Amino acid sequence: TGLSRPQRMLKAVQKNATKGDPQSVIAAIDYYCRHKEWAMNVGDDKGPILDSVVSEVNPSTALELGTYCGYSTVRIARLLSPGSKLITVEFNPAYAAVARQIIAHAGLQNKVTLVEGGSGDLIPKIKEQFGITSFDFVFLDHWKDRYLPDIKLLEDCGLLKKGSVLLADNVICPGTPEYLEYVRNSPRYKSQYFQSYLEYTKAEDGLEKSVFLG
Ligand SMILES: Nc1ncnc2c1ncn2[C@@H]1O[C@H](/C=C/CNC(=O)c2cc([N+](=O)[O-])cc(O)c2O)[C@@H](O)[C@H]1O
Ligand SMILES: [Mg+2]
Repeated sequence: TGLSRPQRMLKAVQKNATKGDPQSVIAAIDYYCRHKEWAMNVGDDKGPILDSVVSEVNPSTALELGTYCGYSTVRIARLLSPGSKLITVEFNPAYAAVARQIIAHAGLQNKVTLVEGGSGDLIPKIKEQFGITSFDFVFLDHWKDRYLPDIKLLEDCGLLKKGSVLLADNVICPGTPEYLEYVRNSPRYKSQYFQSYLEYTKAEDGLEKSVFLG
């Protein structure tokens, strides 16, 4: 059919999920990726851990690095209080196009700003472009070798404040060794590992929650 995997995922959402119902969008993607085609969404094993951290932080400002198809964007945005904002960054235009439609199907487009571009280019511009002084919550799920440089960039740009929470996907599989070493050994972070499973599989993976101490 010439459709890409993200486009096939989008069709599954449009066919099986109720417009304006984020939970049905999440369920439709999880069903598709578990039974039809695997895809690198944070998924329904790690997803509840993401939900619990977002609910605990209840962020006014949130940042996601690596939108992909928007699955975790929907998971995060559905939990945000009125007036809160999620900025999500994606440099692949084809993925961004699918994500916009999935976010819209969930009815969450007013809570989400999807920025097309590289995190390294965007982060230094966030203050001036969005008037955001710091992020309460950051979800890292992009290329794994970008986690460490990007949080150092967030620190250098003054976008983290005492209590800011970082949550990183895939710290075991595919793995982010340099990032883990840094957040677990830096005096500037209090880090905690949440063991789970790689999406839609029985392999181990987990999320690392790191609180910035200022
Ligand atoms: N610097 C940057 N700025 C903006 N967007 C960027 C970016 N770097 C990557 N991206 C985007 O973020 C996504 C990459 C995710 C890598 N995840 C993965 O490679 C991954 C792999 C497995 N796996 O192999 O099992 C499981 C997982 O949960 C995974 O997240 C893609 O949509 C890519 O376009
Ligand atoms: Mg991931």
